Amino acid sequence: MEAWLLPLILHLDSSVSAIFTLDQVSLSYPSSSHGAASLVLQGISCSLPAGELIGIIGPNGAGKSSLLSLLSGCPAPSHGKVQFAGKPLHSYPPRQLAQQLAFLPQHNPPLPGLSCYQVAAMGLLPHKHWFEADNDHDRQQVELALQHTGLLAKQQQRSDTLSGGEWQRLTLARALVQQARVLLLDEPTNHLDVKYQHQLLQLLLSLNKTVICALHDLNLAARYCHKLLLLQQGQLKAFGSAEQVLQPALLSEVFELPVEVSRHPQYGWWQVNFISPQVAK
Ligand SMILES: Nc1ncnc2c1ncn2[C@@H]1O[C@H](COP(=O)(O)OP(=O)(O)OP(=O)(O)O)[C@@H](O)[C@H]1O
Repeated sequence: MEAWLLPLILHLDSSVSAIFTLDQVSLSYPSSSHGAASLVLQGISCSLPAGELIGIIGPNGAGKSSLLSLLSGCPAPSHGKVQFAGKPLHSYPPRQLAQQLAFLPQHNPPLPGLSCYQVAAMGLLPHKHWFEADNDHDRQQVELALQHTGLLAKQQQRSDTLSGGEWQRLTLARALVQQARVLLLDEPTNHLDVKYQHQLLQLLLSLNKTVICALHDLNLAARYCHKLLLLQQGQLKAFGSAEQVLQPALLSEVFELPVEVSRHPQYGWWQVNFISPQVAK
C-alpha cells in the first residue's frame, strides 16, 4: 500500500466506526445559589465505536449520568461539539433522534394504572403517527421484549405494582421495543439481583447494537463491556479495553481506595478487588 494512503484510511476507518465523536465537550449547570456555574464535564474528547457495549465508570458525582444525558441530546454541551453518526447531534429533529436513541435515565417515575404491556408498547411511539393502531408485528415486538426481560407472564399486571427490579426490567423492555440503534442506559443493573444483572448484560451484548451504560460494579463492567470510559470529577481519565483502563494505580487514585486487579485463573476476565482502608493498614 502507498504510505501516503495510510493516514487517509485510518481517518475513514475511525469516522465510519464511531457512532459518537466528542470534541472538547464541557457541560456546566447554573448554580442555584450565587449564579456561578458548576462545571460537571470538562474538555472530553473521544470517539465511541458503533456496535460495542461501552461502560461508563467512575465514583459518585463523576459525571456519568450527565454524559449520558448529553449523548441523548439534552442538555446541549456548554462548549465543544458532539457528532452522532457523522452529523452534529443537535441537527437531528427530535422525532428522528427518538427513533435512533433510546435513553433510560437512572430514575424512571412509575406510570400509575398502565399495564406492563402498555408501558413496553410506549416504545413504539417514535415510530407511530397519531392514532395509528398497533399491528401484529408491533405486538410481536412488545411480547419479545417482555420475554427477553422475563416479564411476559406479567404483561397484564399493573406496572405500578411491580418490584423495583421488575420495573427496571420493564423500562428496559420499553427501550428495546423502541428499536433504536443506540441504547443509553443509566445504571441498568441497579435494582437487579445477581442472576438478572448477568442476564441483562448478556442480553445487551447479544443485541449487537451500540449500548452505552453507566455501571457502578467494575467487575460486571470488566466482564461484559468491550470498552470502559473512566470519569473523575467530570474529566476523562481513561478510555479503552478493561485491560487498559483497570490499572491499579489509576483506580486507586480515582476511587480513593487501595485496589488489586487480577485475571480470573480459569476464565481470564479482569477482577477488581477494593481493599478497605482498615485492612490495607
Ligand atoms: N441539574 C443539575 N444542576 C446542577 N448540578 C447538577 C445537575 N445534575 C447533576 N449535577 C451535578 O453534576 C455532578 C455530576 O452528576 P452526575 O449525576 O452526572 O454524576 P454521576 O457520576 O452519575 O453520579 P452517581 O454515581 O452518584 O449517579 C454532581 O456533582 C451533581 O451534583
